[in-house]
Amino acid sequence: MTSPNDSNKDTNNEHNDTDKQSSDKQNSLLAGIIERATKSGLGRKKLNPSAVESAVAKNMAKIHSNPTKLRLAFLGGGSFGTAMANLAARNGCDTTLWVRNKRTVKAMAKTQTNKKYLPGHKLDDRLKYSHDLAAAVKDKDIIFIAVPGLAFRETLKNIAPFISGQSIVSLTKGMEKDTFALMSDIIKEELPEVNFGVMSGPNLAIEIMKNMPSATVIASESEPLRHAVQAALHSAFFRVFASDDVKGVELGGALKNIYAIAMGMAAAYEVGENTKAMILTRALAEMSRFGVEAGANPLTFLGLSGVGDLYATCNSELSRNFRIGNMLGRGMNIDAAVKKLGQTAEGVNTIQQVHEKATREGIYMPITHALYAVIYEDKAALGVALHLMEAGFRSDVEFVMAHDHSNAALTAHMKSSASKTADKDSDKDK
Ligand SMILES: NC(=O)C1=CN([C@@H]2O[C@H](COP(=O)(O)OP(=O)(O)OC[C@H]3O[C@@H](n4cnc5c(N)ncnc54)[C@H](OP(=O)(O)O)[C@@H]3O)[C@@H](O)[C@H]2O)C=CC1
Ligand SMILES: O=C(CO)COP(=O)(O)O
Repeated sequence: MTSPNDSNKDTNNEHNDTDKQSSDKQNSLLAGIIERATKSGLGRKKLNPSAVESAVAKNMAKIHSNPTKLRLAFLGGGSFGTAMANLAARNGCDTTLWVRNKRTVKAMAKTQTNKKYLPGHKLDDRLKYSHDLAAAVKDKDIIFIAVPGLAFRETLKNIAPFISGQSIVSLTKGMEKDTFALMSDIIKEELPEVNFGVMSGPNLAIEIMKNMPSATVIASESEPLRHAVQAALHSAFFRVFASDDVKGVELGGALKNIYAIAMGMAAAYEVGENTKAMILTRALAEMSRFGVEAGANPLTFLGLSGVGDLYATCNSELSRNFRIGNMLGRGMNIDAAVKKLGQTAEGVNTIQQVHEKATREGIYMPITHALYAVIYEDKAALGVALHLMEAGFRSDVEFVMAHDHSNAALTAHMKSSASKTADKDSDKDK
């Protein structure tokens, strides 16, 4: 017979097992980094992996000043995967960029440029290219994935047989079709044992290639992984901040694409600065509201991956999502706009996913619903926008004053004034 204490013991044991598994995972990453640092002469003596927690603090400083000991793979040879791989190679990390097209790999290795996605930008000559997925991911410390959201699960399935102790970092800012899964959800489903993180921020790839100072956020529950990513990518032109709110950071990157489309459309209508500011801040309100429902910390949306990325993509023609919105605003339909763009614009799928989820779960997302109505239900943009302006009295920042609180009082007040006016009118008629 089991006593309540026994069941507590079981629960504690389960917790202990989970804690142990997660600390084992972290230790294996750290042990790998430390081992190579030691072998290369960076460390004076071989460290004991089990004493890793204190040792890593010392070694991370060395890896910061010499990150060459990190072995990295970047999967996806589009503009962002290439830009990030280039940063890591320039920092001296042993970096391989995996691209699915064999001819593209050959051309990139020969010309050291990504002619299709980043024409005219010379890549670091230490960057290696591969078409062989197994060779690209085996024996790496960290695998960064920068394929479109719709290809993310397939990519994980393809690398699964070659995963041993590597960590995975998603650079993808999308959502899976129909499942509403974020990339971290897919990682947990497909590779439940791996140590993982997500990276997101205002990171227009072309600006990064031009060495325009930029910053991003690495979010992970694993402190060593956060440090390793900071060490790999940090440079004079690129700062990497850290967070442990994986959901919040990831949702910031995915949701802002919706509003970049809205802002691209607004720009086509030549709206004023007040209007742009209104869309941007109400977008932020929607994002954080949706984030909280998904378990994120609303304050994360005030950071680089929230308001930072929202600002960058909503104000720039370099953003592909902004460009899609702009084409829609100029009268093109969505299929024609996507075809003309010829690159990834995650927002096109994200609008559908978020519209459906918010409708199903009763989350108030008026801009997303309005955009959905214009793009997929063929509603006139101007009418939809004017309708948005009639959406009633709401609180500015609902985490400061709740909507229900303000609305309940207002609705009661308005109902009572309306009925008093109606009574007066009917008295007059008598
Ligand atoms: N570009 C940017 O400024 C930023 C982009 N991101 C995010 O990074 C992710 C990737 O975007 P980005 O690099 O811009 O996209 P691009 O459109 O520039 O490139 C997409 C890349 O993914 C490859 N690809 C497509 N499908 C598959 C597949 N099934 N298997 C393997 N590779 C595939 C494409 O190969 P092929 O050429 O053969 O089709 C191409 O190399 C997106 O989620 C985006 O939101 C994040 C921050 C900034
Ligand atoms: O996410 C981005 C910049 O942070 C890139 O935005 P687009 O995908 O709209 O080009």
